[in-house]
Amino acid sequence: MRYLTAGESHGKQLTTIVEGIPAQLNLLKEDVNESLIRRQGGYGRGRRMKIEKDLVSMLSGVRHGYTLGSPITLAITNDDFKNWEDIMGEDPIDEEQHIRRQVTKPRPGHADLNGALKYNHRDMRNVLERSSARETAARVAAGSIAKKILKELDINIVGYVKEIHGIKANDLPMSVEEKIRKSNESPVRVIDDSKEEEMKCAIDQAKQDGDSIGGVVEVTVEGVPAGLGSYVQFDRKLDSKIAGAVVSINAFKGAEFGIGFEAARTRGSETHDEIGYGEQRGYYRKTNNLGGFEGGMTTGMPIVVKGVMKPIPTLYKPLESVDINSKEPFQASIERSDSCAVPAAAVVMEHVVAWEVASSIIEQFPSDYMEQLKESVNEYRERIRTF
Ligand SMILES: Cc1cc2nc3c(=O)[nH]c(=O)nc-3n(C[C@H](O)[C@H](O)[C@H](O)COP(=O)(O)O)c2cc1C
Ligand SMILES: C=C(O[C@@H]1CC(C(=O)O)=C[C@@H](OP(=O)(O)O)[C@H]1O)C(=O)O
Repeated sequence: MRYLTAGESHGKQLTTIVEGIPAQLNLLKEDVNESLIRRQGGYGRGRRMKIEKDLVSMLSGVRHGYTLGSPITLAITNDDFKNWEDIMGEDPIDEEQHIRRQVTKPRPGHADLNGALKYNHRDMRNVLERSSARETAARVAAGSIAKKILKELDINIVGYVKEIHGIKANDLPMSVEEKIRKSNESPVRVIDDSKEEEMKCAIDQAKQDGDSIGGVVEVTVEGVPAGLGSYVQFDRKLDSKIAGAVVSINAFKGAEFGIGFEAARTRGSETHDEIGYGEQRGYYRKTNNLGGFEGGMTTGMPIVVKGVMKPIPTLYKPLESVDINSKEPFQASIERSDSCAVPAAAVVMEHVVAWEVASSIIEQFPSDYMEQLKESVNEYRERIRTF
């Protein structure tokens, strides 16, 4: 499975081309839209989300509600484009106008300066348009198809907020279904509602101060069989692919599995998950400290992965930077930005992890059409249960 996204933040549309999805997967635009709507929500977002109404058009690869096995093209219109037509149009504009509108003041923490240096853009709009997290809508669209495949295989996935600016949610024992319901009901996508108000207040305070805050997102995947991914080659380790996908989300700076960095402080006897066997269940682990991975392969326990998101770079409270034309320092004031996008990013992380898990399944099992995939996964599950 692979996909490519295209589109600028204030351009006409976002496009995703997805390839390698089995034929005969039931896929409706409502499935994709449900994910897109979830991503748009979440406390702490700025005015842009009031302008956009993310809805997908399926332009290829789906007929009468089922995938064909051919590339699927998904398009999402940027409703804001109508306000940017003269700035984002493809036709040349006069030089004087062009120079007047150039973005020459890079924001610390965003891609502006590095992108300008690399691609030789004197106008940093050429960088910020594509480096914007608007692109995550296209990734969520692709991930929503991966989630459909997982669902058919009885694999459930959910992303929720664990921490916002140091306010930590408690670990609550809940089924994935409950976590989905709880996080969907919460404006900050937290499953521990005792922390909701405190988190909202922290976001309000940051906004009031013209500042921004980050946090931690957790994704849990239940129902994965043991043995997805592989130890035989470094680039086939599924935990590393997931970590890469998490850190590829805009503003994400790290990923950890299970107890993660805490493993630096625990002994082996407190860290490794003891093995048990039951006739119905097959092999299982008595704990899940390693978050569902050993040797780059799933253990059959839930995958539990966290991602850390830094605070949003665009600030009302300006940071010091340098204008690339005058080389003079400046302190920019801005028009709009999110003050905290951790709740929205929980949905993004859920979808990029879903993509990696579904891809590894498609790679490992015959998957030209859904029935074939289901049969071979179930056969494998039965083999390892009685192994
Ligand atoms: C859902 C989401 C919304 C975001 N919204 C903003 C925003 O409004 N303003 C901003 O400056 N950065 C925002 N970001 C973060 C930037 O896109 C990101 O910091 C930038 O692309 C630089 O990449 P890096 O932080 O990964 O190094 C958002 C990120 C996500 C995931
Ligand atoms: C558009 C989205 O997020 C955007 C991500 C983003 C950034 O710099 O990453 C900046 C903001 O865009 P604008 O400058 O137009 O207000 C966010 O709204 C979205 O999530 O759909």
